[in-house]
Amino acid sequence: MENLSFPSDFLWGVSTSAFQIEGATSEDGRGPSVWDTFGESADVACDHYHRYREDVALMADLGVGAYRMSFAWPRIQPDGAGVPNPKGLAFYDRLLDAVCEAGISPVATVYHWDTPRAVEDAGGWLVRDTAERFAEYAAILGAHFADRVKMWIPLNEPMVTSIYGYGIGEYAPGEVLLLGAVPTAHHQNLAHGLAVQALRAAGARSVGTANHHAPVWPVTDGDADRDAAEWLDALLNRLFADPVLLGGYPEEIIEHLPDSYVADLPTIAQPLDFYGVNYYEPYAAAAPGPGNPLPFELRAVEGYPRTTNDSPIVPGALRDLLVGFHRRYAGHLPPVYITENGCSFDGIHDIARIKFLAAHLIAVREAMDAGVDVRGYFVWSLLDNFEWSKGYQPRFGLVHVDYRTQRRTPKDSFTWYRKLVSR
Ligand SMILES: O=C(O)[C@H](O)[C@@H](O)[C@H](O)[C@H](O)CO
Repeated sequence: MENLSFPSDFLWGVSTSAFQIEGATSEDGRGPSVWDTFGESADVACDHYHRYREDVALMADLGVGAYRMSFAWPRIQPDGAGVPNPKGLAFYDRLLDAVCEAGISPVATVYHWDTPRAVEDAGGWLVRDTAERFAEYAAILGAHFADRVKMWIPLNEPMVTSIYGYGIGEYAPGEVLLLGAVPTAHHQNLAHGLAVQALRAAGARSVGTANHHAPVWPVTDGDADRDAAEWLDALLNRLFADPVLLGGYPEEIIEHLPDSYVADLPTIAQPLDFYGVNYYEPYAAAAPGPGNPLPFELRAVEGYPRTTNDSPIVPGALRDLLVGFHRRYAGHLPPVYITENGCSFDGIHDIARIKFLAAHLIAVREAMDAGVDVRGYFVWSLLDNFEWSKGYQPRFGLVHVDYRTQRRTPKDSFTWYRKLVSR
């Protein structure tokens, strides 16, 4: 690492999300979300709602230049519509003021999966109206916080919401629609475009994305497996990047989309100030077996060391992903930020996490040497937190959280990252 250098204006940050750390799920007028009633409870989580000053002090000690957080839609609009909840706005006033006072730039995600229950009951991302309601919500945030937020991200990883939430039911709302989930991708893409317009109208200084991307490898070089991998790549990556960056949908997907969607493409393809990439691991695909309704079969990536969350550790795939984007979206790709990268490992003396982060930063540097304009990197996550359907077992934090006492303990990776960002 010693000889690894990044530009002096490279933006170093950490990321979290509201539902995974805040707790206080029924305090100060917050309404229920789809995740409040799905899987393990996050009613307390890291109790960040009450301990945010302590967490901001940890970030100040870490020396990062930016903090990526998310607003909780049900805290701002308990039913997902109408006038904002003043106590919800007041919490984020307190949080963002503390972050700014610490000399850290807020990077704000408008939506990180905590859809208000009422919006989901009205159809959620399966219906177009949710995109309109989302734009209203984004306008409220822009009007109230554009003076303090440095960079805005309308939606966190729409791919995960579509595939894990509506496609295979592993995440809230738990629908198993397989390819029937494709409309949720379009409505989120539309929500992205409408929110970019609303945020700019409210004076937002910089707007981008935080899309989950991963190379997709065929399990063999055979044509059938390669076709399957192309299909999965279309679903995971191009379904979300192409309309935003190129203004069109991947050919594999178009036959699954009603013609009316085409009219929305100009709204979706809003010019962006940055393109945020969340990277964790590559995927693998094989030709579908008999009876499989999908044009691919998801396979585990074998032959690599793994995290405690059973993710294969493949730093080179991040370099290849970024260089691939640089080629595919040449002339359309704004500056890139790694808005999330991290891993789950146990213990305070987390050497494995230091090695993971160092190897992925080397991959980012290699991509930059290959011409990719990467301007910043955000570790997932500042704190151990609620890892969705896996609950509290996976630990992704630079800071250990004792969920019984809420004691925060910086790990060795915290000390390592502090040294790196101070250079
Ligand atoms: O990328 C995601 O899935 C989300 O943005 C985070 O909320 C996760 O907690 C993190 O990635 C670890 O899996």
